[in-house]
Amino acid sequence: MSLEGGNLICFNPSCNKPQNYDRNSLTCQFCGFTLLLKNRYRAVKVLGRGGFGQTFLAFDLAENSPTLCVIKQFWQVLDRGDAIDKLKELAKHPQIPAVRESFAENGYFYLVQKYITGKNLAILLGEKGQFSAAEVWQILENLLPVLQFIHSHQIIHRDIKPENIIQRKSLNDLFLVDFSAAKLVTETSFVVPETTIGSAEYAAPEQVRGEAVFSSDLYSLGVICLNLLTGIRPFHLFDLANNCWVWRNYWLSDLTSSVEYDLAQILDRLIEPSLEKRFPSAEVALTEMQKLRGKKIPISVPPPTQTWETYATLVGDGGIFSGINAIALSPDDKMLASVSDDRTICLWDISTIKEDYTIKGHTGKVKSVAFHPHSPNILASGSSDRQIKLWDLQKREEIHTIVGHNNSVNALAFSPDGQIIASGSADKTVKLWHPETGEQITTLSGAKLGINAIAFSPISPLLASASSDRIVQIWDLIKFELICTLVGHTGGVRAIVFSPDGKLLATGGEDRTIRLWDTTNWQCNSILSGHPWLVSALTFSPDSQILISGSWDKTVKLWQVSNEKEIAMLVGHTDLVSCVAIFSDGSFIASGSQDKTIKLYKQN
Ligand SMILES: Nc1ncnc2c1ncn2[C@@H]1O[C@H](COP(=O)(O)OP(=O)(O)OP(=O)(O)O)[C@@H](O)[C@H]1O
Repeated sequence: MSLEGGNLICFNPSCNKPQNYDRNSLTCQFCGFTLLLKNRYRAVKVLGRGGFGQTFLAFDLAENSPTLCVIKQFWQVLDRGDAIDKLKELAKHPQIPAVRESFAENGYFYLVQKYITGKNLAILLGEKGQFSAAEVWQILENLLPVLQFIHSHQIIHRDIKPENIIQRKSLNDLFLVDFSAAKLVTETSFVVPETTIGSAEYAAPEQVRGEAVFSSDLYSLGVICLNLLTGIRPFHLFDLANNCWVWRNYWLSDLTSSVEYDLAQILDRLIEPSLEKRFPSAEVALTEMQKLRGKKIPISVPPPTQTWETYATLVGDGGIFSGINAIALSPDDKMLASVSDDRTICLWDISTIKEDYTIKGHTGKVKSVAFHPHSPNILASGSSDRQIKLWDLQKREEIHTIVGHNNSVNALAFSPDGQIIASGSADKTVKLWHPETGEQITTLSGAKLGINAIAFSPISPLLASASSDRIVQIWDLIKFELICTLVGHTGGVRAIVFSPDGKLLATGGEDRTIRLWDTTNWQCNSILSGHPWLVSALTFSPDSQILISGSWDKTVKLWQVSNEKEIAMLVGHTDLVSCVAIFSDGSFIASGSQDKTIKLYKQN
């Protein structure tokens, strides 16, 4: 969906003609109510309307490239900061959408959440028809732990229905949305008034009486499963006259397969109208499922928010006279090299956290630096003097100078085997060289503007280059030809890195976003937004689970790759962050800044 393609929706719940065709208008053509919230949100679709208010699909224009989000508008202005804090706490779970912000405007209360791209279970049922027993078992395995998590936070969801469960990529990747009807058990209401009790078809008998308990959510989940297995609405699966479920009459199964037999047993205990006979908790239901199948059910837990603190700030004895442009760690983590506009390369001894020595030789700003992956004594540097220099750090002398670029050498990288050195330049080309001889292997041309960053794949003969023309190019290093062009960034691309397992490529840039690309099909899997300013640097943790980003907003952020959630922010720099690096055991993160310092952070 694009902002250009659709109409704008009026935020006034009483507006009779909410569709607006003038996409530049700030107010509704019919009722005059605002079409722009907080100067950044434009609604493009109504996703739902319930007892508490409306839910909109919206674009957030504050990001340079508008990103989709979900905005819930509550009829009344809520003064429940503690409820929002609780929602934020829940949203740390990988299967619950992140809460971006909440605010009051024009007499309504708004909650902005991350938009989960996928299809809800009601849509999936309509599209594909009845689910198999194995698929429903998978859904239970995936969702019961989420219920266990929210219940452990003393919250009852109270509106578990197919529309509120979104499948992202597979039935192993489900999200639970819409906590508007949720209730904190110790209090009378959570977000909306107590009278809101969720959807009658899926609600447990005690919930209908206004006495919801934790296992009321289990009941609703069980009823969803009946609906998915039979394709029939829950009302028709219950015999009111005899007060019992008759779902088995509609299930086209003779219980021959063991999974069907086991599933039926579990479902019967989930949808039990009597509280005494129903599973008392998600944990008990999961234990029973594990017993029946004889296998442990993996449970996803929220990534713990990490706290990193500044361990050391590296400031040169003789002083670094300009901001840091790039840093590199030696393969043994013993040395850190930094380069700056003052034309020098500084070598820092990590054991003493002191500047060891400075190398001079470039006649321009030093823009890029890389260690040989297997020889800690060989370093390459690239400069605005258009030269690449290779240095022998043991002898502290230059090995040779490589010339060939017509403009600044902005990026340097060694291939994983150390046999090739690649350079990316403001002259719009990437060049490959033999490090030992300095001979040029080839030139990869195609970018329309200067190259800002390059990265070798750790597992395949591929090189990725990022340029100011907003595109990323993937090069085959056997045939030296372009394999594909990744389009999506709406500003110049400044940073690029492959995950150490080679499965992902991360790119970041002037549009303030980070994109994660699947290296098997080169599709953009996710967009991470959170930096309010240009993303200048990226690196992955050694286990590929965490992405580290540096930004002109002066911060470094850590992102959990599996659920795209920000898990830490490292602060302290007083000017823009230009580069980041992580030690090979993941113990320290380093960042270089235009504030002329390098910071080392250690996890608490
Ligand atoms: N974060 C989200 N990402 C993607 N889709 C969402 C998200 N939140 C809600 N939705 C979709 O929008 C639909 C409507 O949202 P929601 O259920 O919150 O509003 P409603 O229908 O107005 O409320 P209620 O169901 O409580 O009456 C949901 O059923 C779900 O499919």
